[in-house]
Amino acid sequence: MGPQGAGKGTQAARLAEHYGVPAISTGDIFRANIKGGTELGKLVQEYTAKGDLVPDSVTNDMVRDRLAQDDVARGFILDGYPRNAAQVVELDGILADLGVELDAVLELTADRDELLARLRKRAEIEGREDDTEEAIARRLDIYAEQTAPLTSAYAERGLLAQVDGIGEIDDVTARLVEALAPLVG
Ligand SMILES: Nc1ncnc2c1ncn2[C@@H]1O[C@H](COP(=O)(O)OP(=O)(O)O)[C@@H](O)[C@H]1O
Repeated sequence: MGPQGAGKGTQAARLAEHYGVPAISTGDIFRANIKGGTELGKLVQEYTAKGDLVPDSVTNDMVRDRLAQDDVARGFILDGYPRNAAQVVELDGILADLGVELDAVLELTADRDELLARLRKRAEIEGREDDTEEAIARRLDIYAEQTAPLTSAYAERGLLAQVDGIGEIDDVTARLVEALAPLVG
């Protein structure tokens, strides 16, 4: 977990390589579907472009389907899910049905000025449709209102590790691996 620009996608990919498990990014799956012009892509485009959350029914079904695939048998990293309280409940249900438990929840932290600077840079480089000033502000607000509060529930379950997302990419990865060590065994 972590606000937009904290480095979740970058670090999820690196952790996936480190542990030899897939990184599953809901945002990447939506973007691939939008690019490919699929039915799912057409359905979600109006939400993602504005920085709004895609309706839970759509997102939850997609995650359930993805976690039913064979490559998650040795573990997986979720990036961008869960993002609200209802998705936390849904994820618990999906995992219970699969007979697996969450090992850890990582929260990447960064202050708002740093996030905005990174997102503006990303907008120039990647030209993501949802990296307009309005959509960025909207996503940061939704994160603060709906997603950030979820971390305390995971902290109460003893699953949360908070990691400073500021610094060199390699240094942040090393911090994450260190924070995960006692949790993933
Ligand atoms: N768990 C989710 N629930 C609802 N919508 C989601 C979820 N994950 C991603 N999305 C949609 O995809 C968009 C892009 O997500 P993501 O790639 O994680 O980018 P960012 O972290 O910069 O917002 C979000 O703004 C939202 O519309």
